Amino acid sequence: MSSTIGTLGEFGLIARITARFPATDDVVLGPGDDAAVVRAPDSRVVATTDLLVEGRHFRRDWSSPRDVGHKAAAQNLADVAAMGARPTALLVGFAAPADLPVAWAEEFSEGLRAECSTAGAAVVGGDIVRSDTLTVAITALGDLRGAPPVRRDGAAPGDLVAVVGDLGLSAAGLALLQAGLADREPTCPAAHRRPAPPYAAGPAAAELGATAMIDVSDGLVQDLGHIAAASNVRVALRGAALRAPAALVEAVGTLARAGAPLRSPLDFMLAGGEDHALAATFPSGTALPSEWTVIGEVVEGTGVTVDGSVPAVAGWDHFG
Ligand SMILES: Nc1ncnc2c1ncn2[C@@H]1O[C@H](COP(=O)(O)OP(=O)(O)OP(=O)(O)O)[C@@H](O)[C@H]1O
Ligand SMILES: Cc1ncc(C[n+]2csc(CCOP(=O)(O)O)c2C)c(N)n1
Ligand SMILES: [Mg+2]
Ligand SMILES: [Mg+2]
Ligand SMILES: [Mg+2]
Repeated sequence: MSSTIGTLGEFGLIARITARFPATDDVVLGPGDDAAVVRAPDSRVVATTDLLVEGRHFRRDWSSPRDVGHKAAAQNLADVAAMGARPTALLVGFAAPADLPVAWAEEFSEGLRAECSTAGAAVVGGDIVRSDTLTVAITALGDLRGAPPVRRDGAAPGDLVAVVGDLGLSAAGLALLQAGLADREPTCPAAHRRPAPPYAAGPAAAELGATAMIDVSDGLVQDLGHIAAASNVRVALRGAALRAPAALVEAVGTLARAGAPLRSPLDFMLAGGEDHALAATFPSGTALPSEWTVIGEVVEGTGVTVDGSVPAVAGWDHFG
C-alpha cells in the first residue's frame, strides 16, 4: 500500500515538500522559518491569490498531481504577468484528506516547481492542514522592476486590443473530458490540464506601453468586460480576427459528432476560461511583436461587442 499523508504526518510532509523548492536569486530566505524573505528591488510587490478546489477546478481522475501543480501555479503566475510584473515567489496553502497518498503531494509539488521555473519564480513557503476537500490556495508575488503596474482601468478610445496565448483550448479540453472523449483529441485536454500562460509577454507588454491588461481566466468577453467597466469604454472585437487553431476546430468537430451541445470554435474562444492568455490594450500604432494578435479596438461606450453586437456567450461564474 502506498504511504499516505495521514501516516507521514504534517511535519514529515512539510519536510518532503519543502525539499523540492530551491531558492532563486529573488529569495533571501526560503521555506522553513516563520516566513520567507523575498527581494523587492523597487520596493513595490505585486501580490495575488487564487484557490483550486477538487471537483470545482480539477478532478483527480482527469488530471495527474503534476498537472494540478502546473495549473495551480500557472493561474496565479498569470495574474502577476497580467500586471506587467515578473513573477518572483509562490506561497502554497495545501488542505488535504489524511488518506491522500504522499506521492500525490510530492508530484503536485513537482508540478508547482516546474511551472514556477518556467516563469522564473520560486516556492518560498506555504501551509498544510487536514481537510475533507482537497484544496490548494496559492499566493504569488511579483516584481515590477520600477515600472508602473498595468491596471484594468487604463484603456482609452482609439487603443487597439490584442491577445497573446491560447483561447478556447482549455474549455474545449474540459468539454472533451466531460464527454469521455479526451483520448480521441488529446491536445485540448492537455491544454486544460496544463495551461501555458505567456508569462514573459506581460512585462513585455508593459514596456510596449500597454494601457490595460488582464489574464483570461473566466472567458475573453467576460474578462475584457472587466477592462471595459474599469476603463469606462467599450471593447469592440472583430470576430474574423479570432482565428481558431486546428486543435480547437478538430475538438469541436469531435464533440459535435458525439452529440455534445453545439458550440462553435468562436464560442469557445469568446467564453472559454483557464487558458490564461493575456489580453491587453495599447495606444494605436503600437508595433506589437508577432506573438500578439490584434482582435479589436477600444471605443466610447460600455461593455464588449463582437462585430458590433453583444455576444450571446457567458464566461465562468462560480455562483452563476
Ligand atoms: N475574498 C476576497 N477578498 C478580497 N479581495 C478579493 C476577494 N476575492 C476577490 N478579490 C479581489 O477582486 C479582484 C477580482 O478577483 P478575481 O478573482 O475575479 O480576479 P482574477 O484572480 O484575476 O480572476 P480568476 O479568479 O478568474 O483567476 C482581485 O483584485 C481580487 O484580489
Ligand atoms: C472539474 C472541473 N469542472 C469545471 C471546470 C471549469 N472551471 C472551473 S473554475 C473556472 C474558471 C476559473 O476559475 P477561478 O475563477 O476560480 O480562477 C472554470 C472554467 C474545471 N476546471 N474543472
Ligand atoms: Mg481570482
Ligand atoms: Mg486575473
Ligand atoms: Mg486569477
